[in-house]
Amino acid sequence: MGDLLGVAVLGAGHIGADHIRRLDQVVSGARVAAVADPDTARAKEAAAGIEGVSVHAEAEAALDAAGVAAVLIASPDPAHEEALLAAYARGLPVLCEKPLVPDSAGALRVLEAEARLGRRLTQTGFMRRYDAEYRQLKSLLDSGRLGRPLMLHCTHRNVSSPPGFTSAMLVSSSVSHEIDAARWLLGQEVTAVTVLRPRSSAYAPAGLLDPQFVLFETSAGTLVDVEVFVNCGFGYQVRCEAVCEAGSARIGDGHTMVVTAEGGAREEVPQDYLVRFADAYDREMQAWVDATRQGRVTGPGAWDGYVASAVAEAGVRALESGHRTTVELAARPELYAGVDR
Ligand SMILES: NC(=O)c1ccc[n+]([C@@H]2O[C@H](COP(=O)([O-])OP(=O)(O)OC[C@H]3O[C@@H](n4cnc5c(N)ncnc54)[C@H](O)[C@@H]3O)[C@@H](O)[C@H]2O)c1
Ligand SMILES: O[C@H]1[C@H](O)[C@@H](O)[C@H](O)[C@@H](O)[C@H]1O
Repeated sequence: MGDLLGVAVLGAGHIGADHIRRLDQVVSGARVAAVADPDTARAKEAAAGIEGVSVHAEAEAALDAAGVAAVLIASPDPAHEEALLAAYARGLPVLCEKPLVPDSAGALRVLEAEARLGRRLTQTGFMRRYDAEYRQLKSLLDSGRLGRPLMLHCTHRNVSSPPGFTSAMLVSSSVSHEIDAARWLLGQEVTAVTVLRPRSSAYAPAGLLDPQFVLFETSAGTLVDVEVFVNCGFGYQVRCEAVCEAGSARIGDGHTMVVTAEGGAREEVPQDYLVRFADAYDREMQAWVDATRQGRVTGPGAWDGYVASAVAEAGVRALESGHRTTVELAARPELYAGVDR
């Protein structure tokens, strides 16, 4: 047990419990050393049967627990900043679920705290970078075989939104994935955002602006459109089509099963991100554990988390104002020069 990376998991909710199972049963080189959740019954349930784990109501108690050498943050978005700063104060490496911090001022405080430490400690949980289909698309775009990308058409649908999900969160939480994926796939920054509001679905909770149509402009003049619809009712669908000068490429239909029965064929649609992106979460976590054990940080970092929050914030302003909104980014600290692709 001594050789394994001892991880404190903060938040044992929907994804936290799945990550605890993943660390315990799927990933090699790590163990769950502590779990914190103010709902201690939930924490105990998620930690049940794991040898040597301690359970806490307070995040900081878990960070200080015996055997903890790294932190996985899976608490609600607004709790991330405090948890990240507490991890940095202890010099602990972190895998933080997206969004790093939902507001850009908070994300910048985190970025500056890490820059003051003078070493990178954070991997941000943009797991699409570890998805086989996304990686295939990136390799194709990087190869130049299709010429320059002109447009990305993206679809992001959830069966239903969790309680408390707001109109702003369609952009700040859900579309944060497309923001990071577009930056990563294209190697370009997002410079402006426009959000259009089709009429809302009668099946969305009252007052929720759902669906939304988000349009990003990039530094090289590529357009990225995203249909985000978090109460579509029928399935979890994430698709991306890159339209380039010499061809197009589409991903997002590779995780389906076609069932033929009773004289017809039926294509099954995953109902949840835990199913659609299961492989990506596994690879993301294994990459984090491997890098952390070697004293390194790889994958999307705090800078990527900050940029996604700044772009999303411009998106929320665009949603509220109805106007095209430009993205303002802070200067990139030296610590993050050329490290995030
Ligand atoms: N990468 C992805 O695809 C993905 C998927 C789902 C969720 N997420 C992110 O993961 C995070 C958790 O989402 P979820 O759906 O599991 O939420 P959830 O509401 O199901 O679970 C959150 C848990 O955190 C606990 N909690 C509240 N405050 C806490 C604190 N200060 N410290 C520790 N625990 C605390 C809650 O009691 C709850 O059990 C969010 O940031 C969300 O955006 C990412
Ligand atoms: O927190 C979740 C998660 O990030 C999912 O990947 C996304 O599809 C949902 O819209 C979001 O609410």
